[in-house]
Amino acid sequence: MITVENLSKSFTQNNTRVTALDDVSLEVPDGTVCGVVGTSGAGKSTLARCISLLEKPDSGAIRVDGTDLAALDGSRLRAARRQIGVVPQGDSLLRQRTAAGNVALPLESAKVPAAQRRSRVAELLDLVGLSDKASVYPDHLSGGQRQRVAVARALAAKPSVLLADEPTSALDPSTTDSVLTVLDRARSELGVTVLVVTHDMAVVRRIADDVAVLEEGSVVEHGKVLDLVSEPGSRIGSTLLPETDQAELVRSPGGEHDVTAEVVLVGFAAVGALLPEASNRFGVELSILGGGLTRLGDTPVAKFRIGLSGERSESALKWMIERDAHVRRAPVSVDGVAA
Ligand SMILES: Nc1ncnc2c1ncn2[C@@H]1O[C@H](COP(=O)(O)OP(=O)(O)OP(=O)(O)O)[C@@H](O)[C@H]1O
Repeated sequence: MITVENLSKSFTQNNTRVTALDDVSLEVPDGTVCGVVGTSGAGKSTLARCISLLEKPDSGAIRVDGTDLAALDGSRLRAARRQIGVVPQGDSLLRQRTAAGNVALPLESAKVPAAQRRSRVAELLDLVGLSDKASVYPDHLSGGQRQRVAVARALAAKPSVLLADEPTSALDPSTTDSVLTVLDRARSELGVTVLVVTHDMAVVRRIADDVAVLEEGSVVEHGKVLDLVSEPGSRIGSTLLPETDQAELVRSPGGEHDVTAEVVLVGFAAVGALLPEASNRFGVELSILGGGLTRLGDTPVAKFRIGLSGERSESALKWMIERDAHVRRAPVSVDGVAA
């Protein structure tokens, strides 16, 4: 578990004080993935660097599995550092070492005996799907393969926490997927707690349980991804959902539907069955006017703009709401009054 409490950090640059983090608090539960998103300069990397002890915060506490890292020094600090695996931003492999040689580095520093080292490196390369690239040098690996080696290296000392700073920033979508699969395996197979700094919503959609949004050094939104997409006021929630055309949500006079609404459906049961069942049960005609499907982790999530026609349209919509369909905007009744 990573716990960040009231963390602040500022820098002085050309006699100007820049507040990179301003009273940031955040919790990442054991064995979960938290995505930290935000625009450039929001403080994401500073947060990751503080947690990985590369940067000293001005104030606040960082606890990993309950231990306050800021209060440690000497051998206890070195031991705590081993609990934190880091995948740095950019290309971080040593060019003169093979993939296996790079993964072995932290094990050499920790003076792990050679035989044990070899089997651990083989295990890690297998985890990241690169067993056949053990003796290949970074220049002969693709960008995605290099990042997977960097993840294997970060996991070498069996850390409980993994920090990845923009792990997919220079990669195309298909390569991105292979790196995300590896981060997801670190969580699901090794139980590692993962904090991933990213500007890429695909990363959040694909692997994050939780998401925190940083803006000018402060956390402006934080929560479970599946909860945030259901919250009408959540900006990050709507960014993660498929687009619908808001302009046509309100029923136009003489329009062809009795009720139009925007619905968010979460989970297999809701996405697969709710709309046709509502239509059948209430004898209403239901049309999909816009929107689409996405996946958040393994969970299908849909956002549709729907039009309902028939006497019992309002009842059908109410029935869907009772079954956890999240209606984003109140339907407008025939006389234009919000229902
Ligand atoms: N070592 C430093 N010296 C001076 N200012 C710094 C330093 N590191 C970060 N900053 C400043 O702190 C603020 C936050 O930077 P940070 O790199 O954490 O943001 P970020 O969200 O990671 O941005 P990006 O997505 O562009 O990497 C910025 O204004 C940045 O210029």
